[in-house]
Amino acid sequence: MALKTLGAKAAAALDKELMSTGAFSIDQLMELAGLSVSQVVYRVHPIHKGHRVLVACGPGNNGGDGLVAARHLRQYGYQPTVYYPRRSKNDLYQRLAKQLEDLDVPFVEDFPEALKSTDHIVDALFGFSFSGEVREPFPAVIKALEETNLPVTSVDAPSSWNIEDGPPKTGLGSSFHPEYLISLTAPKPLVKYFKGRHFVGGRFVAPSIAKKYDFDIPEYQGIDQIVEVSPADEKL
Ligand SMILES: NC(=O)C1=CN([C@@H]2O[C@H](COP(=O)(O)OP(=O)(O)OC[C@H]3O[C@@H](n4cnc5c(N)ncnc54)[C@H](O)[C@@H]3O)[C@@H](O)[C@H]2O)[C@@H](O)CC1
Ligand SMILES: [K+]
Repeated sequence: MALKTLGAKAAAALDKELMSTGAFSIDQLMELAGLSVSQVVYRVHPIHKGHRVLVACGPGNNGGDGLVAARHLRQYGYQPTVYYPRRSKNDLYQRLAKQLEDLDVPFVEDFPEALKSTDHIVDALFGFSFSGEVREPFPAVIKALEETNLPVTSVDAPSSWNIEDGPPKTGLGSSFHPEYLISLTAPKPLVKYFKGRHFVGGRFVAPSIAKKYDFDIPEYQGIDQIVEVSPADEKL
């Protein structure tokens, strides 16, 4: 079975529909997205492999997923650290940051420095609304992600990759290849360039919505919010 993918425009339209006729709120969607991200980290990097997780959060909803994931990881017993240099003034993000502060989750300003004392990285910088060249202050972060030997879990997209065309052919981001990827709701076209372990999260979508947007709902097991996609499914 080939996995169907959703392009950037279709993914944005789906998000809009989920929050209008679908009757979901952004808070709910972000909670579900962040919960699935935390489950991937728990699956690929159980605590005995090292409890320190550095969560890199961008300015949009991808970053919000990272904030939620950090909170869940803290509750699972990990020791998350959050890099969130462009804080949104939006009330939802402010509340997510406050919830982390109340759990004594530290926020750090120097990403390359923070890399020296972590065991795993969550890349929640940019998702399906990323476009163009990486702007400040993020080039140094992408460079550090390219150079690190630590395992990285990317949320919805490896940050700096084009949603349709995958990694940049040359320059910044061209050698960023995270070990793990969680696609939210449905994989984006870039997954055909991804070589690591791939998960899908989004156990809330009604079959009618999946049919309308022409993607498959994977078979979730038990109480899992995530499904690992087998390599056979990756041949797009
Ligand atoms: N369908 C789903 O299951 C859901 C998806 N969500 C997440 O929302 C993401 C999309 O969120 P958004 O539309 O807010 O956008 P993103 O978070 O993908 O990125 C937008 C932000 O990044 C900045 N940006 C874009 N290109 C840049 C560049 N070249 N250099 C520097 N900054 C740049 C923009 O200014 C904006 O602040 C998804 O990928 C997913 O992670 C969830 O939060 C909600 C539910
Ligand atoms: K990302």
